[in-house]
Amino acid sequence: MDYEYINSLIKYIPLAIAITNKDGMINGINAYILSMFGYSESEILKTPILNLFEGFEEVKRDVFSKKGVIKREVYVYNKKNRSKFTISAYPIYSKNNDDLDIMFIFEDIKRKRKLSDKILKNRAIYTFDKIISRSDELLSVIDFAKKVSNSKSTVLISGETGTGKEVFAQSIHNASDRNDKPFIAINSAAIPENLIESELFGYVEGAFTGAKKSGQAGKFELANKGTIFLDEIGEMPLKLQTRLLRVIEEGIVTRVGGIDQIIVDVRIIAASNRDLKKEVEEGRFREDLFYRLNVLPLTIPPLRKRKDDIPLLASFFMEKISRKLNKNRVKLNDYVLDKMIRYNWPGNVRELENLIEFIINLGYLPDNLLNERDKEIVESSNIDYNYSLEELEKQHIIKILKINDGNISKTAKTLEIGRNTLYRKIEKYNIDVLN
Ligand SMILES: Nc1ncnc2c1ncn2[C@@H]1O[C@H](COP(=O)(O)OP(=O)(O)OP(=O)(O)O)[C@@H](O)[C@H]1O
Repeated sequence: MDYEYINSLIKYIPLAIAITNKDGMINGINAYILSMFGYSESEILKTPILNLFEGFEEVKRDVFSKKGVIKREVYVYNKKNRSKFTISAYPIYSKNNDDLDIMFIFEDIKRKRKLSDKILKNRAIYTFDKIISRSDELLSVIDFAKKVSNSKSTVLISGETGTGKEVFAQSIHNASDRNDKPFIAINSAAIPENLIESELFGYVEGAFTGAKKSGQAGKFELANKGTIFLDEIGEMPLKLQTRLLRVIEEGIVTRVGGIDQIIVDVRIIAASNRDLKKEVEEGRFREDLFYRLNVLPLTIPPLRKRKDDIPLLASFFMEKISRKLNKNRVKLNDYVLDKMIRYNWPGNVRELENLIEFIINLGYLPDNLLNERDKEIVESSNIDYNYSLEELEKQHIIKILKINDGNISKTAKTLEIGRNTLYRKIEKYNIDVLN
């Protein structure tokens, strides 16, 4: 293969591409893949693709037998961690011999999902009965939200990332008498600063270079008679906060570059994962806007403060995701649940949902929840032993010894037997304590 030629071909294609020979050695890459995974050219070129993801042989076999493109979901090791990607593998045949090269295209599943989330965002699909919780605190938040659903007053939802702020916003809209009207979401953090204004308020013909000829309606106009969800409101630039305040107070929008005043009837739900009061104190958020928004405040507690919800949500997602992926459910033993309950969940429910998907795919917990040794324990404890009682006892002693780093006193205590009894059993079962 003429890799120089191939590399010049793929160089500017805006997709992450790697080309390997039939042994899985990477001979071709483009700039996109380097920036996606954070590697330099010398770190990746002429190295086995196995360093990026596992299962090359299987992919090769399938590409060979299908003689066409195949797709897989794999975990790719990038410079810092690993995350999930879709790979498409294409066979490349050379003219003079049968040697087969394979072209891999990597797509970031999270990014793809984010984009599709965005499309979905203009439809409210959640309702209160789909919010899973048994925590008193969250149940009373749900109660409060239900009570205020039908009001036109502004709701401000606070809560860390992934706690379900959007889920609440959609549920409120669906429980209101506006539910047959639009639910329009806009995320200030996801839009470049110079576009937020025209996204929110629209623009008229010729308002700026690149503007559409006919002008365009903004989200407020689109949400007329319905609900607008202002996500990550804390990220909104100060200048726009002033404009937003006026629109909220007057119920009138003027498109960028225009003079016509357009009357809108919109219910506003705002959300923030920052402490907006603190933002006000530090001069990053307008105080008057804060009070305008904070009429009906609703705070969602983080997952680590409602630990009872962890097993409940875990089994809910296990059911939902295994069905979606058409894979078997994985039984979460007490050990795993205990780890989950102790974990602090910085990404909250979203992180738990992703974790369950990880477990369904790989059958064990990821590294941020476990160390290597724990991993072995979980893997072996997931196996359904068909052993005698004695064998079970032996396995159990090995497991507890491992957890306690081979410490006899601690192990005996956990097992609720005397140290001498433990020594006897170790000898009987021929257990290597140092292992
Ligand atoms: N109580 C819950 N029951 C069921 N699913 C939930 C619950 N809370 C959150 N989720 C799920 O968690 C994910 C994250 O929720 P959502 O997008 O509403 O969080 P968010 O607080 O708006 O996050 P961000 O601040 O990052 O935008 C979604 O997939 C949602 O379905």
